[in-house]
Amino acid sequence: MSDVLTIAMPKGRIFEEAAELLRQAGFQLPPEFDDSRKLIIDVPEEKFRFILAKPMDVPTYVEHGVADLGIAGKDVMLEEERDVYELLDLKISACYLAVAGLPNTKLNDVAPKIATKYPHIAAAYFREQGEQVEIIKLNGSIELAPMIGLADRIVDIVSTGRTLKENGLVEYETIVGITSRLIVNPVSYRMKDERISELVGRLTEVISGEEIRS
Ligand SMILES: Nc1ncnc2c1ncn2[C@@H]1O[C@H](COP(=O)(O)OP(=O)(O)OP(=O)(O)O)[C@@H](O)[C@H]1O
Ligand SMILES: O=P(O)(O)OC[C@H]1O[C@H](OP(=O)(O)OP(=O)(O)O)[C@H](O)[C@@H]1O
Repeated sequence: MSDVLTIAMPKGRIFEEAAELLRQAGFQLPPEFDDSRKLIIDVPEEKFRFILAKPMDVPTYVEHGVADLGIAGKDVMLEEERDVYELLDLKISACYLAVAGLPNTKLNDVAPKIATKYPHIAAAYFREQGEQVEIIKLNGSIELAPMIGLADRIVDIVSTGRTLKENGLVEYETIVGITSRLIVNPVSYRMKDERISELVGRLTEVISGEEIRS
């Protein structure tokens, strides 16, 4: 078996913080890593192969074993429920999932509409609350839904709270806090345990150092 570790990196917001964390852990990543349209980047000096995926797809690559490891938001892990292990809370890209809507509005008694990019998380949340809802799946600009009457509430990510505020929406409930996680394919974890443990050890040092400083 090759001793190269293939890591699925999420394109987009998490990427920069994840790359910074790897560098702080002492891994040498070339400049092209940060500014390239390539979807596969080999770093032979570190025996790493990076694949650049949509954040929601990272657990899929890891579950199928085409990536040994991946970096994914806890939101993605909860929504996708893939057969992978979560190794480490990287404590980056912090945000949370919340229920929001127009201010001073009560939920319909009969199947209120909930717009979200996270249909499984939203369905599970309202089931636990004992509320029957109709889920409407959207792919972005979720805040639009209550503003134009598509939905009574949204389930979406909040970070600074700016998007809710600027669109006149309020938060009703917090569902769960989110950070990014290091995930691993169960077979890779057994077969490449030495290299993976070394990576986890080095990342843990950086993460716990950050915690002590902050
Ligand atoms: N303000 C935020 N909004 C959305 N995701 C955030 C935010 N802050 C941190 N995150 C994390 O970043 C991940 C999403 O990253 P990003 O927005 O790049 O991807 P995306 O939602 O798939 O975007 P797109 O579909 O527009 O490419 C989430 O899974 C979450 O863990
Ligand atoms: O609390 P804030 O800091 O305002 O961040 C939250 C917003 O950011 C995300 O949207 P994104 O920018 O990914 O755009 P999208 O609507 O296309 O998903 C998320 O879906 C919220 O709309």
